[in-house]
Amino acid sequence: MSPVAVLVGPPGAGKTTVGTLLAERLGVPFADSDALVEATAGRAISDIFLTDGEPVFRALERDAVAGGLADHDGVLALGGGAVMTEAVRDLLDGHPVVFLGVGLAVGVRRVGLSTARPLLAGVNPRATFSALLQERLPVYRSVARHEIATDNVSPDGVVDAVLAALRAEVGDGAR
Ligand SMILES: Nc1ncnc2c1ncn2[C@@H]1O[C@H](COP(=O)(O)OP(=O)(O)OP(=O)(O)O)[C@@H](O)[C@H]1O
Ligand SMILES: O=C(O)C1=C[C@@H](O)[C@@H](O)[C@H](O)C1
Ligand SMILES: [Mg+2]
Repeated sequence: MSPVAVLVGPPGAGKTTVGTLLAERLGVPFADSDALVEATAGRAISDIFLTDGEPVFRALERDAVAGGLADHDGVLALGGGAVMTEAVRDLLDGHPVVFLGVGLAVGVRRVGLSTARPLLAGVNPRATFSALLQERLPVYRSVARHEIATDNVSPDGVVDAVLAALRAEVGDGAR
C-alpha cells in the first residue's frame, strides 16, 4: 500500500484542490497531511501553531506523512512546509512525488489573507510568501519527479498535466 501520487508545493499551489480532483478522476481516495494532523490532534492547525508552536506541528506532520505514505493507497497531499523536515524528505524517497508550482503574484492572490495559514498571517504576506518560495523551491524540486506549473491553468487542466506526467513515468518504466 502506498500513494499513487504525492503532491507537494507552496500554499496556494492547489495541492488540496487538485489532489481532490485527481483522486476523483482516478477513483481512489484522497488524503491531506494537514487534515490528518487536525484529525489526530482534534484541533485546527492554526491553534496548534499558536498554542504549541511550529516544532510541535512539524513533529505531528512528520508522523501524519509517515502514516499516509505507509497506509494510503490514493492521492496524498502534503502540507506546504512538510518537505522542510528532513525526515519527511527521507520518507518521500521512492514515491511518485509531483511538485505543483505557483508564482508569487498568483500564489499571494490565491491564499489571500486567510488566517487559516498561520505562516502567512503576518503584516506583509507578499514578502513572507516570496521568502518562502525562495527557500523552498530547491527543496520541492529535490524531492519531486515532476514539476507542474499551475499559474493560469484551471484545476482540471492541472489534473490533466499531472496524469500525463504520471503516465509518461509508467511508460518510461515499461521500456
Ligand atoms: N489551478 C488553479 N486555478 C485557480 N485557482 C486555484 C487553482 N488551484 C487552486 N486554486 C484556488 O487557490 C486556493 C488555494 O488552493 P488549495 O487550498 O488547494 O492550495 P494548497 O496547495 O492545498 O494550499 P495549502 O498548502 O495552504 O494547504 C483555493 O481557493 C483554490 O480554489
Ligand atoms: O507552508 C507551510 O509551512 C504550511 C502550509 C499549510 O499547508 C499547513 O501545513 C501549515 O499552515 C504550514
Ligand atoms: Mg492544502
